[in-house]
Amino acid sequence: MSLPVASRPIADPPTGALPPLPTTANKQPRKSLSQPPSRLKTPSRTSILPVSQALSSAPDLPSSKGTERPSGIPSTTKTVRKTISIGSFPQPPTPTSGFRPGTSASLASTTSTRKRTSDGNASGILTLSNKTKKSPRASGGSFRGSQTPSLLNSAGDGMTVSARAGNRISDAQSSIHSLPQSRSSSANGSYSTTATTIEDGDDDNRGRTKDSDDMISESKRNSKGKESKGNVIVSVRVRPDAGTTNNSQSEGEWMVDGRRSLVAYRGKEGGDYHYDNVFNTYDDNAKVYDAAAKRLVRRVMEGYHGTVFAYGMTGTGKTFSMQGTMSSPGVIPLAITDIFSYIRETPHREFLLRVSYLEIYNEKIHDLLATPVGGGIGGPQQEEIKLREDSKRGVYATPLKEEIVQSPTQLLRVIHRGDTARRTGSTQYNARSSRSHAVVQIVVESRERVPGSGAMHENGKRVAMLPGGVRVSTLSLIDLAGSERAAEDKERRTEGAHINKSLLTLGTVIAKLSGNKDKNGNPMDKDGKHLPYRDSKLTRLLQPALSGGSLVSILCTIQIGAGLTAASSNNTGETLNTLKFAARAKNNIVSHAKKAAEEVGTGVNAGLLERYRSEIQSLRSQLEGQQRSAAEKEEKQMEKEAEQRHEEQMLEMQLARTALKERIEHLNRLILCSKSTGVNSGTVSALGMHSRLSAGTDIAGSRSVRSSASQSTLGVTPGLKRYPSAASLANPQSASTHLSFPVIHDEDEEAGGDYFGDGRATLQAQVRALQADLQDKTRYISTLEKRLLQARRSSHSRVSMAFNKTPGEDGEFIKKLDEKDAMIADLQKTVAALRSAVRKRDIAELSPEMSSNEFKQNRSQDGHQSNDSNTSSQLSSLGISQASSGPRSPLSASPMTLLSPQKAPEKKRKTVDEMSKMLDEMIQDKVESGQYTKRSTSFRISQRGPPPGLSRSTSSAGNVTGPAMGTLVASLRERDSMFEPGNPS
Ligand SMILES: Nc1ncnc2c1ncn2[C@@H]1O[C@H](COP(=O)(O)OP(=O)(O)OP(=O)(O)O)[C@@H](O)[C@H]1O
Repeated sequence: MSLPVASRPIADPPTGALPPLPTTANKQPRKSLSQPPSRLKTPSRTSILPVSQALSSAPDLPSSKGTERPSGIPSTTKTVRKTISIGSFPQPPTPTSGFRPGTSASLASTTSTRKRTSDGNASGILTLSNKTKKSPRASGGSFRGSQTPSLLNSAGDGMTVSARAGNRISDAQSSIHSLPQSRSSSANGSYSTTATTIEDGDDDNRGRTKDSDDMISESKRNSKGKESKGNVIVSVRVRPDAGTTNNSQSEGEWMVDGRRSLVAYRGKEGGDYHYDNVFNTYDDNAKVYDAAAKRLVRRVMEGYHGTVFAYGMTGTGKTFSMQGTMSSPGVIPLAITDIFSYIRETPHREFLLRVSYLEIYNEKIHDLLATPVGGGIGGPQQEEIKLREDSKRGVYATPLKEEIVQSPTQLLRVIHRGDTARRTGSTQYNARSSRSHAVVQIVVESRERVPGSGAMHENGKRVAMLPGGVRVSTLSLIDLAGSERAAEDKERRTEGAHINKSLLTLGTVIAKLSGNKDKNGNPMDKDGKHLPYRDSKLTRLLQPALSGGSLVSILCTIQIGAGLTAASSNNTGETLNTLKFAARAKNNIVSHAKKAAEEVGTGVNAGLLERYRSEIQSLRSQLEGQQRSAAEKEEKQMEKEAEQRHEEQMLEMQLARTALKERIEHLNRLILCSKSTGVNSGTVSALGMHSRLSAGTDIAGSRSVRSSASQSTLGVTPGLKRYPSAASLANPQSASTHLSFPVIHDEDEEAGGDYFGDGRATLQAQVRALQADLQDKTRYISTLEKRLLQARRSSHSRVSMAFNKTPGEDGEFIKKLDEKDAMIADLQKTVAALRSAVRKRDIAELSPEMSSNEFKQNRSQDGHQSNDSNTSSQLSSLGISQASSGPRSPLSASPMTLLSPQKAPEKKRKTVDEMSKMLDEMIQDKVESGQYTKRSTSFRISQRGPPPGLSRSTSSAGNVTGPAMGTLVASLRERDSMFEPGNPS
């Protein structure tokens, strides 16, 4: 069977929080107190007139002129006539009837109302009968005893209430003042108008008809338990019937007296029915809430369990009363507002609210919060909800979704969600009839806040809290489905059958309630039989409330208008049934509600508050522990890192030290090798030879004295003087330079510290000598460069001259051109000579056994070729640097060569190749491009890497090109000099 999908219109959810409620008992206009929850049923009528209007034209109020008819209710016109005054009804026999605690305003209004009443204009009495003279049958049966103190009236609060029947304010008066009432939930701020009617103390007779003898006996039985009976409020609300007219037969049979909480029926089986509250057709939801539920809600907040449920025939206004409308919020939204007001007003306690929402549809329980919106009946299947019983929790549904809420808006949203999921359907009497019993349960957990431990924020300060016990109470707000006649529609019939059965069971249980219990504490009827709570889910669920564990407020809704002409007789029967049900409930339900005990610990009954609190504490300690361990870890990590860093630094330092040591050793080796080469082998040091050879050139004049000193520092023996180069011998200037050696030597010696005891040069002296030598080479190479530039420039001018020449200059130009050509040719020859020299040296290195004669021969051939011009002679003297069999220059051998003699020939060959190539490229650049590209040359050199022998001079000079070339040329010259005829090697 497919169930109808919820068809109630979904109103917009509230967009903002409800307005703050006053925290004191100041009266505020009701408008400002209750923000209408948006999701509630849209009012289908506006028949409830303003109270002021009601006062002035009370007799016409129920007619609700100009208002819409409720849907599903036949429209008839009916004029309500006010025909009798309050005095026409019997007054309570005792003069000590309850008097509601009231404000001066209410008292003032009492006076005025009474005055109006005496004038016959009072609206408090409304009769639909035209038999106004007839005395109500129930008049003699209305007994009013002394006030019964109860939890749901002010006496229960310990307030002194003076009771005097004559001063009892009518409900009409209440309605007059209901508008400016405050929505405050403060106990002391509760106005007389909102108090229940129980304070009159006529509990025994409330809801009892004059002729119901059994109820009288029950009344006697319950007289001993007046107090507990005061914990049950039974109210009857009469639904307005906008379309009623006075042409109905039943019109004259009903009388509703709101002031005396009386409903009288003059027809068959009629009687007077007194209740705690009787709300007239013009009483609005706020008044109903104030009188029937407000105090109970407050008690729930204090720790009592409370149950409010609406009972009545279909279409009589149960949902309207419980949910209300946008403009007239019902019991549920007003209760929610009060709950949060109470929390605001109770700073010394902390609260936790959780809400669940279920429905009993066709005897099955559905979780309305777990149902996806729009899922309806055909939606995803829910887990079956079962009812369980617990000695502490009583009967409860499980598994049920509970949502923790923190604001009225949030709570209203949750309930709205449940409303949309609830089953409704159209019936004969109600276009949107609730097809299920709906139960909203709000669980309130609270605990005292005492400075001492824990933490809360108050005025921005952290205040300690004592972890006291948690009190858990529940507020059940139940909108029952309406009893109804069998419908034609099969589905409606099935639903109706379930509804009626469960309501019947409820009636039966209530009728059998006796307050008796067996030895196990199970409720029993007066005959000692068990109550049939298990006969329906509804009674099972209501068992804790009905068996006295909860404060109870029952709102029974009726419709007495003759507007429902077609079913008026049916209505009367249903209405009477409802009235009887209400009377039984009032008489039979005995509530011994007590404040829930405060539970300490984290058990099931301790509530979430305690569990959350302890969870928070354990989480906090966990967090602290984690933070501590994290800090420790971090500290350890930092220590480890610092240690690592230290180790790395040490390692780096060690490496650096090793590298430095190696470098020093390496340098020492180089220097010592140079020195030892010069000293120990008795051969001429390369550097010394450089100086000597450079002195042999035509630029030797620029040779410095320091250069000579370098020779001395390198340990050049006096024997060197015995082997001057041919050029130096031929050149007196160079010879004189050589003669200066001893002088410098002496100077160095005199300076002290330049020589070791064994006569070897110190490191400093050697470095100085090397630097000086380097400078010499730099100078030499720059001279060469200048010459090349000059040659280039003249070549340029020759070309330009060729373009600009006049016919007469031809001969001269051609001559110059020839000269330049010759120069270029010379340079090219030089290059060729250098190449062949290098090649020869290579051969010599490869064939150590080759005789010096062969070399000499080769040398003489080369020398012959290179003597063609000045330039060539210069270059030949410096370019042939062959040291095949003689001592090798350290510059032409890398340190590695020195360390590994086996690899030396190969490396040397490579070096020479590179040198020749470099030189070739250099000259080629200068000649062909016509520009001296110092940078590009240097780049080329650096790209290819300097020959090992040149590296030191290159880096130490700071100028790559000059020293590199200088060194190169010097090296070549040095080697060349070795093949001079006078050279002993
Ligand atoms: N006191 C009232 N004032 C104005 N309109 C009312 C009042 N009571 C009921 N109505 C209107 O009567 C119609 C039926 O009311 P409601 O749905 O509350 O009845 P019900 O008892 O919940 O019915 P059911 O048992 O079928 O769900 C709605 O349109 C509602 O607005």
